[in-house]
Amino acid sequence: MPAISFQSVSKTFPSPRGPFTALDGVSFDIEEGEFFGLLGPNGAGKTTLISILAGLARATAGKVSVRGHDVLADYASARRQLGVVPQELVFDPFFTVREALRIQSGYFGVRGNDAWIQELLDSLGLADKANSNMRQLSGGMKRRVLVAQALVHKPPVIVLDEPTAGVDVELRQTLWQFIARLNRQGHTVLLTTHYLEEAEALCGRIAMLKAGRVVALERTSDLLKAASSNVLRFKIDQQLPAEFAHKARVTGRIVQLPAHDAHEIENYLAAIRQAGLRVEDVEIRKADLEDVFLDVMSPEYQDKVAA
Ligand SMILES: Nc1ncnc2c1ncn2[C@@H]1O[C@H](COP(=O)(O)OP(=O)(O)OP(=O)(O)O)[C@@H](O)[C@H]1O
Repeated sequence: MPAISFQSVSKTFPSPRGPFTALDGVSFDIEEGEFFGLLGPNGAGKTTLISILAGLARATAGKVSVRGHDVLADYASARRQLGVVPQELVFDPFFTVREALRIQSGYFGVRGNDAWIQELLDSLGLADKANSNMRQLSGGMKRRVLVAQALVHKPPVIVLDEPTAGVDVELRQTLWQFIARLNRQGHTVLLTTHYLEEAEALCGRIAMLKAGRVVALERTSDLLKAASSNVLRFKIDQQLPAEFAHKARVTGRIVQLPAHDAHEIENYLAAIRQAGLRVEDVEIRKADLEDVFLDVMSPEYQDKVAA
């Protein structure tokens, strides 16, 4: 039985210009014990899909289940299987961190949970904030509490919606070490993030959403293998030759061009020389998940797949 199953999930929102389709027939399963990444640009539908999974929104069509429990028909059982870390910082300002975790335990009907609460506080670097009021915490600390709250009932399936947005390097490392440990112990993890190097490092399998549809669904290693294998990177002060400007990923002065082989790299360099352009800091590196993501999201990609 899959940990999470999405079957033909669609979601339409009413809008002044007529119905807007946020999810359009999304189907895939996440197996027990997987570390799964859900990626996509802003507005692709990731949070909508997670809200439906968590029972916070209702799909217009389709079926979602968590370890065999339908999220609508069998809501309470499905919800108990899940620990959801929301994207937005929502918290109750009147309680201390420890109180908030005890209340959350009570909500899930878990009694005598103090040992696990202490382990959560220790593992997430919150031990010295246990008696602080939630109001007094910085944004990053509040995020740690949200993670702890999601995990109080030791849910077999952990859902993290952009847990590292605006979070410092130290917390990211603490958080990932802890989540990776839970995953090794058998917890299933579903992660959405815009930090593609995190997804590449952590996720065994990845689904990419674009405008409410799944446009890629593969093992992370296969996604990387299928990508153009190299990237030529250099700095330049002038305009790129038009024949390959559209292929380039440009960040300020830094230009990155996808290249399948040495021949393609030679062609780029020859064209640059011919145009009389001066480049600096030339290097060749292996394609990473960000390159794959940009390729999959490009308008040409669907034509390539269709061809
Ligand atoms: N309650 C709503 N009413 C109308 N439109 C909505 C509503 N919630 C989401 N949408 C629209 O649905 C689309 C998908 O939004 P969603 O928040 O799921 O995207 P996302 O992939 O999570 O994006 P981000 O990376 O920015 O978090 C967006 O175009 C959004 O504007």
